Amino acid sequence: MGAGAVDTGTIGAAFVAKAINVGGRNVILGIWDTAGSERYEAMSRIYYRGAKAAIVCYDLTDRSSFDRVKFWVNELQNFEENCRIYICGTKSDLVENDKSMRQVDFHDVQDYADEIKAHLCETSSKTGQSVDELFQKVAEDYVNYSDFQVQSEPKGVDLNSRRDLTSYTCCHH
Ligand SMILES: Nc1nc2c(ncn2[C@@H]2O[C@H](COP(=O)(O)OP(=O)(O)OP(=O)(O)O)[C@@H](O)[C@H]2O)c(=O)[nH]1
Repeated sequence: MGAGAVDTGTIGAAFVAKAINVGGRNVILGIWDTAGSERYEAMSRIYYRGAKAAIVCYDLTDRSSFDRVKFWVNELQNFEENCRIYICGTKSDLVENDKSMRQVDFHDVQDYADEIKAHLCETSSKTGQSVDELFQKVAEDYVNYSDFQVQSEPKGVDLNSRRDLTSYTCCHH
């Protein structure tokens, strides 16, 4: 955000594509950063529909933000059963510098993450701590566990193949 800009929070969503190497294979993650506010709940649903993974973030220095995590996790469990969930505590730089700033206990969240079978991490956008590791994990899980495998995609039609040509011209008059 530029100097003097007014922070209105995310409205709608922002998109970025990120290439990640998993065992020599290039995986392109399409990442939608959706608004955290429940005000935009219906709109956010449009963006995460069909998602294979969701990183649900909360602010380690704000207890109420963790309560909202539960709201979004319920949403995902109800509407996106094939979506893997990652729970992410943000602003880890602040709690590392001053432990009294921490409002959400790591072990409490770990218990919750275990319960819902989610991966948990704590990151900092400011220092970059654990951010790359988290996206790497998302990409690796996608490759290793996803039921959608690129190799199992149906092959395209080979227009030079006689067999294919025959089958695709048989209905012509
Ligand atoms: N110290 C510190 N501040 C951060 C960090 N991440 C975000 N902030 C600050 O927190 C405020 C909110 O950051 P945003 O990235 O807009 O938060 P958000 O969760 O994306 O907000 P919504 O999209 O509206 O839900 C800004 O003032 C950021 O500078 C972090 O890792 N460390």
